[in-house]
Amino acid sequence: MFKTVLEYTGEHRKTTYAAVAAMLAGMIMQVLPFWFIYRIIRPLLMRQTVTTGYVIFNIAAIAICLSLYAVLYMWGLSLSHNAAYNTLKNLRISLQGKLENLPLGIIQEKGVGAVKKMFIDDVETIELPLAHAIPEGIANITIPVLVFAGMFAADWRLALLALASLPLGMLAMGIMFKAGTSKMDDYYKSAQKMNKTIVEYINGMEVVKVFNRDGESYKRYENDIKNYRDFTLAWYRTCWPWMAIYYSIVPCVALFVLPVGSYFVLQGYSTLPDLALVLCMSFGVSAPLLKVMNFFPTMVRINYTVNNLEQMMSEPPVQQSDASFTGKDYGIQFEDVRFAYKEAEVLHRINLIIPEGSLTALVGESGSGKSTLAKLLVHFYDVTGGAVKIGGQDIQHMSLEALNNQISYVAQEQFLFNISLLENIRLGKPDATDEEVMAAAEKAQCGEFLARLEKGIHTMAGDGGKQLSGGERQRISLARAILKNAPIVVLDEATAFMDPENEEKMNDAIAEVIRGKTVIVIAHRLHSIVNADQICVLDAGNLIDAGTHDELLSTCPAYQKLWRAAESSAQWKVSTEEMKETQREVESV
Ligand SMILES: Nc1ncnc2c1ncn2[C@@H]1O[C@H](COP(=O)(O)OP(=O)(O)OP(=O)(O)O)[C@@H](O)[C@H]1O
Repeated sequence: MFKTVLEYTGEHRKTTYAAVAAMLAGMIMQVLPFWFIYRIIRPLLMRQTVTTGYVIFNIAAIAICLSLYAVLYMWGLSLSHNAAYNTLKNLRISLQGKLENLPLGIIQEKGVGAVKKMFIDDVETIELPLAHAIPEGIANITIPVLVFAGMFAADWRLALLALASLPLGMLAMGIMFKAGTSKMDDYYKSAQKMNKTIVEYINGMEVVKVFNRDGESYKRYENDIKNYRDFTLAWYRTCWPWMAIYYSIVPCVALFVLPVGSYFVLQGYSTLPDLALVLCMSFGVSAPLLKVMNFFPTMVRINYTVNNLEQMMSEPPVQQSDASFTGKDYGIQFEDVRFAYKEAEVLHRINLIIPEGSLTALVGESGSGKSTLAKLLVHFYDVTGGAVKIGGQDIQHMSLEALNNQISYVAQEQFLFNISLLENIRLGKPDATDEEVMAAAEKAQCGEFLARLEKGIHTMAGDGGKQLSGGERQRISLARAILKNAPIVVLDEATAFMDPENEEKMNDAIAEVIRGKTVIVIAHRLHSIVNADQICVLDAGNLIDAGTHDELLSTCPAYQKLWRAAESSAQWKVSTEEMKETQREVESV
């Protein structure tokens, strides 16, 4: 575990080593005073003359050692914390890089709460070994080892007595370690579950408020919190008795030295000054040994966390290469594409050619696989079989960055960062000038609602874009796509949140985004795609038909069914409007 943690330090490893050196020097200064105490006691025991000057000299030496200890310890801590927090920074950055390249499914499976826990809490756990356990632990172990070696040189019998309490303490610690590890898994899983539930509960607050808090989600919330309490206490309870035993035994290095050592002196096996020396040194090593012991209870947790982080770091990323985009054009080919989120396949052998500059619509019942097909094109996931190509180049044979540069993807629910709307749009082209951003916003029909906002385009979007309505968020994301001006555009239900009036504006914005591009549109409202160059009908993960609107209307029963449903919903919309109109008339009378 320590090796792995040290690997995380990267360029800051030297600082960690410097911290270890400072702590070691500090520890020597912490133990040395006991040597000077011995120097005062020894002549007294030998009934030799002790001058005041001699005593003052030794007391001064003790004071200097303790002062040096304070300085070196502080210096060591400052170095170790410097290395630790720089390592945490590196770790969080590399986790973020890792996350960006992982298939989306892995993140969704873990849940936002668990991923947040990993980024914040788990990474923070590494601080303890780096800032304390490694530098202080090494110093707190090395010095007692050296002191015990000195004791052996003075009198091996007394040295063995000083060591005698350690195996008992170690045994207690070993048992605690084993027992703690067995409960750790439950504790950790319950912590992850609680995190996940809390995040979900907060995200779903609107539903919680509308329905009542006695509902299923609140019960789950309450349960998970209680479970966390129970598992944590169970883990602690397993550790506490053993912790108490070793905490009481280990510092008592003099436990056997004083009674048995006195007997040895009386029997003439050892001398009184040697007993005094070993006793002084025993008291000297108690503090470092106790400090080292303090780290052990947390080692189980750190070990678990490091394994967890390592597991995340070793998750296979989506397959990509360093190559740039070399496709011959911006046509798209799905070749025998199969895909499963988990075990069950949701797309079966899809073969589809989308010519450059054409508009292709994907239609089908809900759950038929339209969005999944689009997500495979933007490489959120690796295909399970077959290949997705652009201009003949497999998207797995180019970098994610190269692919991203070719595609603007406007999803159903667009996330906006809590930065200004201007900056949110600028994400589409980071080097765009303010004027370019504003022109894109205008083309995306954002002008009217931006004018209503006090700070206009400089308004903050709010957490996740919550400041704006669904339709406004979509227009901001369309502005982003207009600014990006990528040759391929994927629109997933881009008008999902639109009322008829806004839909018209949105269609103008869409027309702006797709002009001259290779376009894939996923639409439930079939009326908006009747002029598409090709309409692909998906059914339960199969591409069952493709053609123009007229062709499909005369030959494809599945499309006819979808069209009939679209027509009746349009009529329903008209009659709702008529009803509202009638109501207005009645009210005015
Ligand atoms: N993250 C996921 N994990 C597991 N299964 C998923 C996931 N996302 C979608 N599915 C499943 O994959 C199938 C295809 O879903 P997809 O979202 O592609 O359908 P869709 O045609 O776009 O539906 P809609 O029109 O309702 O958006 C569905 O059975 C769905 O339950």
